[in-house]
Formats: sequence, structure tokens, C-alpha cells
Amino acid sequence: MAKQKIAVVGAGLIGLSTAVYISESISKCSVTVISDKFTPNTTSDVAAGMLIPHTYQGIPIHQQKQWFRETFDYLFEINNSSEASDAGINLVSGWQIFKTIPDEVLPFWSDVVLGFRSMTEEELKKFPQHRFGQAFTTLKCDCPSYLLWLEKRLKENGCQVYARRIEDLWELHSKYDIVVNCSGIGSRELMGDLEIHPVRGQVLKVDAPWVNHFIRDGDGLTYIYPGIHNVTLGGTRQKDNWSLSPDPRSSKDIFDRCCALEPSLQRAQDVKVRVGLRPSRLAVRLQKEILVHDGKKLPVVHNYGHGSGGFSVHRGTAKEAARLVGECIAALEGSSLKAKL
Ligand SMILES: Cc1cc2nc3c(=O)[nH]c(=O)nc-3n(C[C@H](O)[C@H](O)[C@H](O)COP(=O)(O)OP(=O)(O)OC[C@H]3O[C@@H](n4cnc5c(N)ncnc54)[C@H](O)[C@@H]3O)c2cc1C
Ligand SMILES: O=C(O)CCC(=O)C(=O)O
Repeated sequence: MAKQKIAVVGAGLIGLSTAVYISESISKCSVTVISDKFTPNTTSDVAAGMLIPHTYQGIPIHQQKQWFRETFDYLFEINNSSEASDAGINLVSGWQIFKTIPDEVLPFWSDVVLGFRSMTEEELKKFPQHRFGQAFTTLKCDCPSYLLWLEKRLKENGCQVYARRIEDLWELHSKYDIVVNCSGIGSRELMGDLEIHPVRGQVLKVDAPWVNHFIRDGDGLTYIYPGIHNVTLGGTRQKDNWSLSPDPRSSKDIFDRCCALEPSLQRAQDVKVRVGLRPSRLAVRLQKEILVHDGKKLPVVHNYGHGSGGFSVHRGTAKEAARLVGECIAALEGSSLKAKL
């Protein structure tokens, strides 16, 4: 049987990790990644890259937990190998703090991260405005390093990578047997999917190597995330705002909020402002669709709409997308066998 030709649209975290998973788990295919932007110019490059799940309202919790666990286990293994610094993966311990006791004292992911516990009274003294906190250890990606590492894996696996903007997935019909759509917020235009919308995020990347503990305010708006090359200070969550221009007032506000939690950041150097549009949706779209034109068919697997949580679940959703691609291959092989009989 000839190898099935698979095109993955999008070279952000989701496209690259899905292409890597397909190329490593399905032998009877060739994989090509096609994208109009690559690292360092994707939303995925802007992210803090912390493994702290965000809840998708439209997906059962057990499914989200499984995606998170698969992602955590995968990155933990890389972190525990000689690849860790090339892939940009570090372990980071810290605190999530709350001004009032949260409804969810034990979040669904508490037994996936390491050493989850409530903060002690002594620890809480660092944060006089906060009454409750959770201490744990999780993983963090240095996003541009991780994307480059995934690109390297793809090339080692013999995959092709092309720069091109796709206006309509049907353009790919003549050259490819199956298309995997990982175009993030681009799916709003590409698929006409009005359920996906941008949630604008502005962050500061600063040099402050003495900051080793993460701090996250439970409202999700203010965070300090130390990584391998810099510390990410956040943030903003501005629904339906498409602006990629940095807003100086937001930068000052972010800096002041973070310094209120960690005063030593006043001495941070080399402050860079980054803006990204989270591809937000009630549920990640992980689904097969058959496009039909003039009686011809093109199977598509969608994997987009990861919102604020792409890094936290990407390996799990890549695995599920690869499973759907496997189903498409089985169906194509079945129909070509029938045609021969
Ligand atoms: C400020 C900020 C902080 C974040 N922090 C975290 C965090 O700490 N932890 C976490 O889990 N998540 C975080 N996220 C969320 C995370 O960044 C996203 O969920 C993730 O990056 C989405 O990846 P993606 O590949 O779907 O999208 P993208 O990175 O946007 O990639 C989409 C790709 O598709 C391509 N594309 C789109 N349309 C077309 C087209 N028509 N033709 C060809 N190519 C196309 C683009 O060029 C791009 O390569 C954060 C996001 C932001 C903005
Ligand atoms: O929410 C967090 O703590 C991680 C950062 C993030 O996911 C975001 O800003 O979207």
C-alpha cells in the first residue's frame, strides 16, 4: 500500500507537536507541515509555557485530565534526559495564591503535578493580601526553544516544512490525502469558525535570574514564571481584542502587579514586551470532517482552539489527533481495496 500523504497546516505548538506525534506513531505516511508563520513569530512563542491547565467548559474533566497527564509525563521524561536544555524544559516550584478561599481547593490536576499541598501559614506571610495558597512543582517550556526542538525532531523524522498561507483547505486536495488543521486563531477565517475568538495576552519577559519560585494569583491575571532564559510576567486577558501592538499602560500595570507580589523584581533588567492572541473556544475542536467538492473527498482532522492551555495539554491532543488520522488512513485503505475488488 502506498504511503498516505499528510499535510499539517500550522507551525505553532499544536501543528508541530501533532506532526511529530503522527510521524513517530504512524509508519505508513509522509508528513508535511505548511504554515504562513514559524517560530519566533507565532502565538506559541509568546506564551509563558507553564503546565497549569485551564478548564475547557465544553470537554469532560476526565478527558482534560488525561490530556494534561499525557503532556506532563512526556515533558517530565524530556526534562529527565540530556535533551532538557535543548528542548527548553525546566521543573519549577512555587505558589498559587488566593485572596479568598477558592471553590476548588483541590483542582482536578492536583495529583498530576508534583507535591501538591496547601501552603503553610509561614509561607503565606510573604503575601499579606492573600489568605490561602497551594504549593506545587510543575514544568515550564521555554517556548521558542521547545518549538525549535520540535522542528528539529520533524526534520530528523524526514518530514517536509513549507512556508505558505492557505486560503482554503481544498487547495491541498491535489497533493495530499489527509489534512490536519492546526491553524489556531487562523481557523476563524480558514474554516469560518465563529466559535473561536481571540483573548489578547500581553506579557513582559525580563532578566531576573534570582527569581526561582513561580507565583500565580488565583485569578489568573497576575503571574511570575521563571524559565531557563528569562522570567515571564503577566498578564492581560482581553476578549475579542485583535491588537498585537504592545500597550505601555498595560506593561506598567503588569510590572506594578508583579512587583507587589515579588518586590525584588524592581531590579529586573532587559524588559521585553510580547503580545499574543489566545485561540479560545469553549472546547478544543478535535474532530474529523470530510470535505467534498465535485464528488471528490478530502478527509480533515481538526486540532485547534486550545485557548490559554495549549502548552498544558498539547501532547494529549496531538495523540488524539494522530488517532483520528489513523482512522482516516484505515478508511482510505478500505475504500481503495474495495475499488480493486
Ligand atoms: C500571553 C500568553 C501566555 C500563555 N501562557 C500559556 C501557558 O503558560 N501555558 C499554556 O498551557 N498555554 C499558554 N498560552 C496559550 C498557548 O500559547 C496557546 O494555547 C498555544 O500557543 C496555541 O497554539 P497553536 O499552535 O494552536 O497556535 P499558534 O501558535 O497561533 O499557531 C498557529 C499556526 O497556524 C498558522 N496559520 C494560521 N492560519 C494559517 C493559514 N491560513 N495558512 C497557513 N498557516 C496558518 C500560523 O502561522 C501558526 O504557525 C499562552 C498564550 C498567551 C497569548
Ligand atoms: O494561566 C497561567 O497561569 C499560565 C499563563 C497562561 O496560560 C495564559 O496567560 O494564558
